[in-house]
Amino acid sequence: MLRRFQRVLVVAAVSAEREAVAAATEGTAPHLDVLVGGVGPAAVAARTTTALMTAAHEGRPYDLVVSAGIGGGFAANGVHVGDTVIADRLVAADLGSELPGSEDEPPGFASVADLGFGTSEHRPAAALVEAVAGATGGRPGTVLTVSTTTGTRRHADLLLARCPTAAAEAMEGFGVAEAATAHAGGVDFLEIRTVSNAVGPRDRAAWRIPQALAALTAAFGKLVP
Ligand SMILES: O=C(O)c1cccc(C(=O)CC[C@H]2O[C@@H](n3cnc4c(=O)[nH]cnc43)[C@H](O)[C@@H]2O)c1
Repeated sequence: MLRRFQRVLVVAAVSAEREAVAAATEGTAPHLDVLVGGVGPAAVAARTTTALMTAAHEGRPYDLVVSAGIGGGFAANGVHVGDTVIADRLVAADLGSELPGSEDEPPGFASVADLGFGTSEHRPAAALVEAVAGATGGRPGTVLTVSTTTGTRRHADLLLARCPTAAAEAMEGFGVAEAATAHAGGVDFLEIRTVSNAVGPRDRAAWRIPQALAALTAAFGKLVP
């Protein structure tokens, strides 16, 4: 399915995720490179920008960038461990300003877009999302990018109040999309997340990382010949 792109850059946060993608693509998809971009939107935006610019300078530009890895799923919206989510919106969920609540009300939130300082979400090409969801069996949905992994029920509820359609949470997608859209008039981008844990009270022992990494390999196996 990704063959229609000349060169594809997949950006994972950590090497275990890179290896999970490479297990499906190495040897079968020579037009696809997998980069370890680091954890969090800033690290990944910097490394994605460097990779895009280097490739362009070498005359071998990328025409699709994919943020890929594991993530947390919002069970309240029916997303569970082992599921695959293809982002149809990539939202910077904690980039903005908290607003004071009251005794009865939780704090509010103004995004950078609300504040007039730029954008707080990116939308990949709808036809591409649909095609990738169809090929992988993943569900399209909103993926939040956060700088701090959610660790309490209260914060999960705050995020859902801020973004009721949230399907998954991770730490890089928005950074990758910022780099892709800023590069040379814009490069197509996607985010693919396989769910390792529920978003909510932190319970690292309950993270099913091998299952999520296997789902990542399976998803890319369906995208490359
Ligand atoms: O410990 C390991 O073996 C291991 C293997 C692969 C990945 C990891 C990570 O910890 C990856 C961090 C990465 O995961 C994303 N992530 C996963 N769950 C969540 C979440 O609930 N909320 C936010 N982000 C999550 C995130 O994108 C991190 O970059 C460890």
